[in-house]
Amino acid sequence: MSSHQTILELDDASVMRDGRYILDGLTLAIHCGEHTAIIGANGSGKSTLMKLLTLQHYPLAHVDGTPSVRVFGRERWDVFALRRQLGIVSSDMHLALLDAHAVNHLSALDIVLSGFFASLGYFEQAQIDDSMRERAYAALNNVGALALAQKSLDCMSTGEARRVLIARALVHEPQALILDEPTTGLDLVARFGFMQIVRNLARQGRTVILVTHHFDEVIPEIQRVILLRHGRIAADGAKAEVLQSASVSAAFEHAITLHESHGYYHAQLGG
Ligand SMILES: Nc1ncnc2c1ncn2[C@@H]1O[C@H](COP(=O)(O)OP(=O)(O)OP(=O)(O)O)[C@@H](O)[C@H]1O
Repeated sequence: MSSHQTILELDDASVMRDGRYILDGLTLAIHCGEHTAIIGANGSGKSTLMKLLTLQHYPLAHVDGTPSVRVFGRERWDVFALRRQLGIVSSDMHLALLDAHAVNHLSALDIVLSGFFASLGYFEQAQIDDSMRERAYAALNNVGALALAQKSLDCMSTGEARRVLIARALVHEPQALILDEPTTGLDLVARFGFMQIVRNLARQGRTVILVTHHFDEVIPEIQRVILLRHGRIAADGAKAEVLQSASVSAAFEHAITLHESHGYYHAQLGG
């Protein structure tokens, strides 16, 4: 796929809930190969933006009928076909798995295999062939989780389970990896380990789109940052230009000082 192909194009896209704009007139394009972080305060619209990409939310229609969202250049998708192009990891997904008594005892291998069916743990064993099993082991190996293959999800630490979810997201070799606040619940060391895995995947050529409110998760491979504020784009551009104390303070409506060190950004409250 050409690096010029777009993953997501928004043209004046708005989402309304309960009579209120939760995304308000967003226009942007994210291209294949363009590792991007989407950052904003709680409630700024980050998850809603990702749900436009995964077609879990639809925008308001334009009066002239032109599309306001295109994913991989297309306005319409079979949702399951689209999910095979996107590897999605979110902490919500992990919580949903733990809550689902039918699947929380499944092995890591089965959780990864369910990625072939864009499902979270649900599939018939008869649908699995040897090549799928091989690819699932390879995906677990790629995130350093091969040893967990037979361990059940309800016996894993949060950090282990999050690695298994990355392997599940990768099993069908998606174009892009969508990480929606993926490190929630991870301790400092597990968070660092997780982000190292994401760095490796970005270097292997998987486009990473990361939603976060932690500046120190903006790995050096990320080139572009989009700041959201109240459902609008507060800043969008090259990381070094956007990650400035003034722009993040405006986006978070609080004085924040950002420091850059060895390619990572660290935030401190106060001017
Ligand atoms: N289904 C819904 N119905 C009504 N309001 C919603 C719905 N989904 C989201 N919202 C509201 O839209 C706004 C944006 O929510 P969203 O979850 O996209 O923000 P976020 O930036 O991801 O926040 P967080 O960092 O807390 O996860 C919030 O004010 C939220 O309350």
